[in-house]
This record gives sequence, structure tokens and C-alpha cells, in this order.
Amino acid sequence: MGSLPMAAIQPQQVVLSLLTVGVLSLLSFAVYRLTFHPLAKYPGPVLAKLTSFYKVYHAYIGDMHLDVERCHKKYGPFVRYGPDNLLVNTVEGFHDIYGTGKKIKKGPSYVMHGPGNLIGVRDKKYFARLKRIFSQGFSDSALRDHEPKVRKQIDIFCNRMEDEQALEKGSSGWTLAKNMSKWCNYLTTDVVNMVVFSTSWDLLTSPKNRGVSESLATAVRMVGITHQTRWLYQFKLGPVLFPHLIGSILGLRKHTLSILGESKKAREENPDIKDVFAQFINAEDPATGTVLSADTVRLNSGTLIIAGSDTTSSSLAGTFFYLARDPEAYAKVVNEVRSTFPTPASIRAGAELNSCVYLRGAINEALRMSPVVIQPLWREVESPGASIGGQFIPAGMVVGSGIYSLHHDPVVFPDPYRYDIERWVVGTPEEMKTRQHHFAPFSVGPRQCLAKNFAMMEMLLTMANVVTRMDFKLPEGDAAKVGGGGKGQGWAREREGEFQMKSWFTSHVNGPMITFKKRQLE
Ligand code: HEM
Repeated sequence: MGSLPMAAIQPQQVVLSLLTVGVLSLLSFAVYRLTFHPLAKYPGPVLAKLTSFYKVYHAYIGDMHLDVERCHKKYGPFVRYGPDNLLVNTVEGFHDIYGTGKKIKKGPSYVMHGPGNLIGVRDKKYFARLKRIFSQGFSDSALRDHEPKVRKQIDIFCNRMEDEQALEKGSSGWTLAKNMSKWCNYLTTDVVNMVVFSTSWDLLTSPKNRGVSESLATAVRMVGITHQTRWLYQFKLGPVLFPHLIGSILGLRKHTLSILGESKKAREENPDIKDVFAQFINAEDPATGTVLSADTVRLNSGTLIIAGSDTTSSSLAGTFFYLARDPEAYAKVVNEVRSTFPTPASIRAGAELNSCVYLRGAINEALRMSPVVIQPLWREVESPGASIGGQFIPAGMVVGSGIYSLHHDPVVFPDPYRYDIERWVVGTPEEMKTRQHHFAPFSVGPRQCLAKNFAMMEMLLTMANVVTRMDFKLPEGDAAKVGGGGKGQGWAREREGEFQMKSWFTSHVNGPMITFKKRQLE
């Protein structure tokens, strides 16, 4: 009996089989993620449970802080916001994640910042040793060294704000309106460069390098997107998926290298320069016992420029935004500062400045309403797991909290979308303690902002100098609306009195437009 002839396998059949296998694998993967995954019991958007690209999308369009808020309103305090990601919106949970003592470290996507770059270091022991080097740059004694450099840049900033060449016609001394997100960015970028490198791009005085502000913003946007999944970084997908954002980042690298070059040149001429960069180049790498490599120095320098410019500038712009809309708060701040410091020359960082409670309240309330590091800062739970907000979360899961949501808890901050500087001035000790516990613009715990005190000093000095030298207000007409919410801007973006932010890694803002009038000082 002859054997039956084998039927020839058609290419369509191969494709069909492969497709079937592919679809079945995807289906079983989806079923696993929705049903058997360790986070399966937590509610959340179905797409977020299935794929990290849900988060990537919100990071790209810049509404993640609002989407996080929307999800908590819909699903409650624990929300699954990615296949392995859990959002926690209780104050206990927040302090469990970011405070000390838990087996929790920075999330996997932080590797994108490169080895030896403080902000991205995940190993706790290595971090502790590295932090000893970098925190010296922002210690109390270092702040005293930095203060004159900061004041000098603030003086240039104030000269630009009261610029008499730009008086509006018939306005009895008021200047043309200025876009404060831009000007505050020029100020803080020049400040951070002077403090770290003793040289700067002179953004306040020269338009030549101002494109760097755009590059910084785009770099921050790309960081925020890449933070949502480590695959983007590991498989180098960023340039493929977001080619329009990459050019700016290359531009930023060029600018960083130029400032490093300038700074080195200045050091050859004067080897005694004392700044943060001098500490970097003379420091010993705790991992190798040798001096920090050129790459480590470059990476950390880039981090300081980004971390130190965008954040402080958006916070200052926010303070202008809210104060210019609140005549009562404005009057309290102005009276307090002018009675404490009769002349700009008398303004110094320290006890007197810190005693200006309305000024501090005005800045704190702007940071509460519009915290500038605004995406959930992802952390990985280490073995054997951790209790977070009363829930046991297994090792390997990635957890985070939205600072914007924490700051808008209506129980602690009644009428949470209203700017009210009294929250930081009036209250029983218990109430003040509770508010502080729910307030974390700089994060908390071991990985909180390295330069929190420096940033507060810079903001207090800036606002104190401005109100001593000038009056300021919103301009007439539509320009007054720039930066605020309004109809048609999207969900939760209708509130006209709220400074609108795009939640990139740090926030991106526009406005407010502000007009200034120089005071006559004897
Ligand atoms: C209003 C201004 C600022 C705010 C609101 C702010 C906020 C923050 C926050 C929330 C973090 C935690 C980030 C994370 O967990 O991934 C952070 C980290 C950091 N910030 Fe700031 N920051 C400000 C200004 C500055 C300035 C002026 C500098 C330096 C010149 C700076 C340097 C850093 C560094 C190096 C880290 C990383 C610390 C670490 O990973 O342990 N920041 N900042």
C-alpha cells in the first residue's frame, strides 16, 4: 500500500497559525494581568491594567496629575495605574512609600538617568555614599557662600522687570506685561549655573542662548515619558516613538558641554573658584575610590541644571500668578516685607526673612496649589514586600502617589482649589502639623529634594526683592488670563484661578503676564 501524499503547507496557513499563536498569547497575557496578577484585585482603568502605554500617553499629553486625580475620585485611594503600578492616595501610604524605614527603592525606570547620576541611583548604600558628596554643595555653610551669587542674579532680574525702556504708554509708570514663566526661567537657570559652575548662559541679559529654556523643557518632557516604562529606555524606543522631541535633547547636551567647557576654562584661570562643580571634580567616587569620572560629573551637572531651573522657576511663576489675583494676600505680603526690609539692600537670607510668615505662606500656598514635580514618583517594593497604607504589597510591584492629589485633600485643605495663604499662618499647632504632613512639594524622606533649602532661599529672596523694589499686578484685558484655566481647556482645567500645568516630569507652565511699577525709594 503506497503512503498518502503529504498536503503541501500553504504560506497563508503558516501566517494564520502564527497569528493564532500571537493572539492566544496576547489573550492569555491579558487574562493573567486582569485576573491572576498580584495587583489584580485593585480597581483602575482597564487599559492601564493591560499596558504601560496608558501612562505613556498621559505623560506625553501632560495631564497625568489630573488623570490621577480623576482615577482616585472614581476608584478610591488605591488605583492600579499600570500593569505593575499602584497609586496610593492616603497620607499614611504617601509617607510609607517615600519616608524612611520601608523596603522600597527608586523604581526601575530611574536607570535612564545613567550610572552614578544621583537622581537615578537605586542602590541604597551607594546612594548614601554618593549623597554625602553632593549634599555638601547645598549644606547650610554652602548656602552662605551661594547667597551673594543668588542676590546678584536677582538684582539683574529686578532691573529687567522694572525696565524703564519698556513702559506702557500713558500707564503712569507701569511696564509692558512680561511673561513670568519665561523670565523666572531665565533667572533660575542663570542662578543655578552661577552657583554650580560660576558661569552662565546670561539668559537674563542676552537673548542669544534663550533657546536652551525650550531644550530644558523638552528634556524634562522626555524624562517624564520615559519614567512610565523602562522598556522605552532599555530598547532605545524614545527616538523611534518621539523623534520630534529628540533634537532638543541633543541641543541641551551641546549646551551642557559648552557650560562645562566655560567652567573648566574659568578654573584654569582661577584655580581657587569655590562652587558646587569644584566639589564634584575633586570628590572621590565611593564605588571606585577614584575621582568621579568625567561622565559622572557631566551627568550630575546636567541633572542640577534641569532640577534646579525648571522647578524653582515654575514655583516662582505660580507665586506671581496667585498673588496678582489675590489683592488681600498681596497687600499682606507687601506690608510685611516692606516693614521688615525698608530697602532692597537690607534683604538677607536668614531669621528675619524666614520670619515673614505671609511671604512664606504665599510661596507655600503656590507650591500646594501647583506643586511642580507632579507625576507620581515611582518606587519599587523590595523583597519581602511592604505594608503601604495598611495594604501588603508584594516585592517587585511599583508604587507611587500624586503630590497634586495629596495637596488637594478637602478634609485637610477645605475648598482645596482656592488660594488661601492663611492656611500657613493661622491654625492650632495640631492643624498646622496636619497641613505640613499633607504638604510635600519637595517630596519627603531620604530621596527628597537635595536642594530644598537652597530653592526656598532663592524664592524668598526673589519675592522679597521684587516687592521691595516694585508694585506688580495683572495687565488689562485678555493678557490677564494667560496661565489660568478656562472653558474648553479639558477636564479639571476650567478653574480660571488655578495656574495650569502640563505634568511632564516637572511641570510646564505658561504665564502669568505681569506688569511692574518701580517704587520711589529714598
Ligand atoms: C521649588 C523648587 C524645587 C522643587 C519643588 C523640587 C522638588 C524635588 C522633588 C519632588 C524631588 C524628588 C524627585 C524624585 O523622587 O525623583 C527632587 C529631587 C532632587 N532635586 Fe529638587 N526641587 C526643587 C529645586 C531644586 C534645586 C534648585 C536643585 C539643585 C540646584 C534641586 C536638585 C535636586 C536633586 C539633585 C534631586 C535628586 C535627589 C535624589 O534623588 O535623592 N532641586 N526635587
